[in-house]
Amino acid sequence: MPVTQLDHPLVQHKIGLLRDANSSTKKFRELTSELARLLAYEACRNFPLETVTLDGWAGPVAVQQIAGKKVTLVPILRAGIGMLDGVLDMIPSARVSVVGIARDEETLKPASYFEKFVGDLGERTAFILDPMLATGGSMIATVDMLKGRGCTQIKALVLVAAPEGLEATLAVHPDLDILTCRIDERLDQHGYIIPGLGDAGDKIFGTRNGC
Ligand SMILES: O=P(O)(O)OC[C@H]1O[C@H](OP(=O)(O)OP(=O)(O)O)[C@H](O)[C@@H]1O
Ligand SMILES: O=c1cc[nH]c(=O)[nH]1
Ligand SMILES: [Mg+2]
Repeated sequence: MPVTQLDHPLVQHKIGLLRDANSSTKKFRELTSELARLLAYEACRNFPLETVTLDGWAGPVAVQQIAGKKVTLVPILRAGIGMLDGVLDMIPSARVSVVGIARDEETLKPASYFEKFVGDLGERTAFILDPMLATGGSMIATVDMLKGRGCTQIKALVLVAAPEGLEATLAVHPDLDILTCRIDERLDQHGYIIPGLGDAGDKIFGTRNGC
């Protein structure tokens, strides 16, 4: 299964702090952003390098640079926006496409309400950003949209994933590379991840039940 859980102690420490129900909105946003940076670091691990020569302080110096790897970031509104700045800190040249998907809290099915794709998606690697992968419906819908527009290299960067959602997502998109800070235990009867983070969109946007 192409799922990578980031076992680094810093990541596990920070995801633990994120579970504190008494965390302020400010703290939740800061931790989300820090974890997004660490996910971006791991997501670039297999990018090819090339050697180029620069003018160094002591004359020409051969250095390693990432070889022509172009990235499109795709935050899923709303909660994915909380990860955008952190990933852009690491990959400032990335393009940004946006999809808006809200999960129907009764049926748990994803409903798409916005999409803005930019550039030639076929020539870039897409990093989908969303803190939560629960049933997998929102992730599957986003990958469907990207593939429908010619994107062939796609990675999902999530903070917490449920085993049920990972299985469902990979059943439809076995080629998707999923990086998660943590694979949690299960979904509850309302489709929320246990132990999870609660409603990530509400925490990042300072709302209650979306309002
Ligand atoms: O895997 P799934 O079962 O599809 O659930 C995960 C989705 O649910 C949350 O978004 P939500 O629909 O609550 O929207 P919001 O970000 O606007 O709060 C979350 O940010 C994911 O996008
Ligand atoms: O646990 C969950 C599931 C879906 N959306 C969230 O924000 N949290
Ligand atoms: Mg929400």
